[in-house]
Amino acid sequence: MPFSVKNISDVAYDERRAFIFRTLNEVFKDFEPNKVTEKAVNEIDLNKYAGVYVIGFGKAAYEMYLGVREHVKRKLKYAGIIIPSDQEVQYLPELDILRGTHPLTSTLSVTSSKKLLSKARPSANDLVLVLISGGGSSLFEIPQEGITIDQMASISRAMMDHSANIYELNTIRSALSSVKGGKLARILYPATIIALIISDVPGDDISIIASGPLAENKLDPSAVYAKYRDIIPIDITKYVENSSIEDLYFRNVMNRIILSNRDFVFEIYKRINEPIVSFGSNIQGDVTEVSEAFVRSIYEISKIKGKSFWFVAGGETTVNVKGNGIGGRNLELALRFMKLANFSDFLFLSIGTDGIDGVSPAAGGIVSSDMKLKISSQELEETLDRNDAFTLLSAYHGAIMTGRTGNNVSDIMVGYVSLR
Ligand SMILES: O=C(O)[C@H](O)CO
Repeated sequence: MPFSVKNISDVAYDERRAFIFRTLNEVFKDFEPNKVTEKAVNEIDLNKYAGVYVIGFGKAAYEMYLGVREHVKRKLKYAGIIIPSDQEVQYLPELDILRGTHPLTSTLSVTSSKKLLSKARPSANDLVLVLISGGGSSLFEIPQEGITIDQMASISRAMMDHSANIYELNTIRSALSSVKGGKLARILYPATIIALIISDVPGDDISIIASGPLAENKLDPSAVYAKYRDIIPIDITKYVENSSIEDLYFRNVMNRIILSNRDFVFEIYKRINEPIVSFGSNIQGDVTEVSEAFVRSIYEISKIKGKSFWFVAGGETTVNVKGNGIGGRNLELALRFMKLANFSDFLFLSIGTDGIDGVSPAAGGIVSSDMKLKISSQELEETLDRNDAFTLLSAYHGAIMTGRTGNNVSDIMVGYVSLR
């Protein structure tokens, strides 16, 4: 499932746009999850273990499994992954391909998680390879006793719609879960556990990626709860108490991040062989504030540089959804950037590396100065009020359609600006 833009002739209608899509293609190719996972697993000496279990969950779990398949073959006792219900993959005889739902968890995710754990029963001499990628929070879930999966889903929905960031959201998810925030380590104890992780979280915190199945959350759930009390309809105190895990269970656990947003940002930075500025991988915050910050900083930098330049960034924004249009944070960021940008010549692209942006069928959006001339400010404002960026951008060569990419390191933004 490699990265490819299905409507490339629609969105890449001039040389600068074509160049940026060519660059993205190359970077996605270099960082295909099967390649990075294969490299990491080849460093693990399996002779030390009686047998190997592979379990995985997340949007990149299938591709990650392809990377370990050859290396673990001769020692494999069980392999099972949980992936999104609509992800198309090929049948592999030895692999249990289980399904879950994303971004909201459901009984399907619970049934699959129980099945996965009923098969993964390692002994002390075994190795469990855990393939973790974003999406894992909702795909792999068994709530603590007393909480229903529907309650978990509706709390997540409410927090997302109130612009909770991923640290806040996953702190609450961990507290309510019986498999997150390190609790999986207790379940798999005393086997050796090596987690290979593709991070889609700004700051790459292993207790936040997929809600940290093998790492204890260090944030204070009570503080997050206090902030969102009005929209969390249950008292989480007793679940927080059940969430603390003894150090003993982490003794044989190694969490290793093998790919993250910063790899993508750095690689794009290196490949654009023209003046370029990197804003790093830590872009976070409400999409309105982030678009303002981008435009303001770019304006300041261009005053210093005095010439055209590219810029690249990564991270994850949030949208305070009020309308019921078709949109996503990347499409909306692109549109808001276009609204504010008064540069004589600009291009701006923002995509989710998993290929899915919010409730839209697009991966994200691309906007440019020529496009801005064709769209009235009234149309733009009304679209933003409805959170309907996909509808507008798809009418103006601005919706990037890739389908699922099989990768997931959160969002990437790339742009070009000239003041002259
Ligand atoms: O699954 C999740 O929690 C998010 O994708 C962050 O990893």
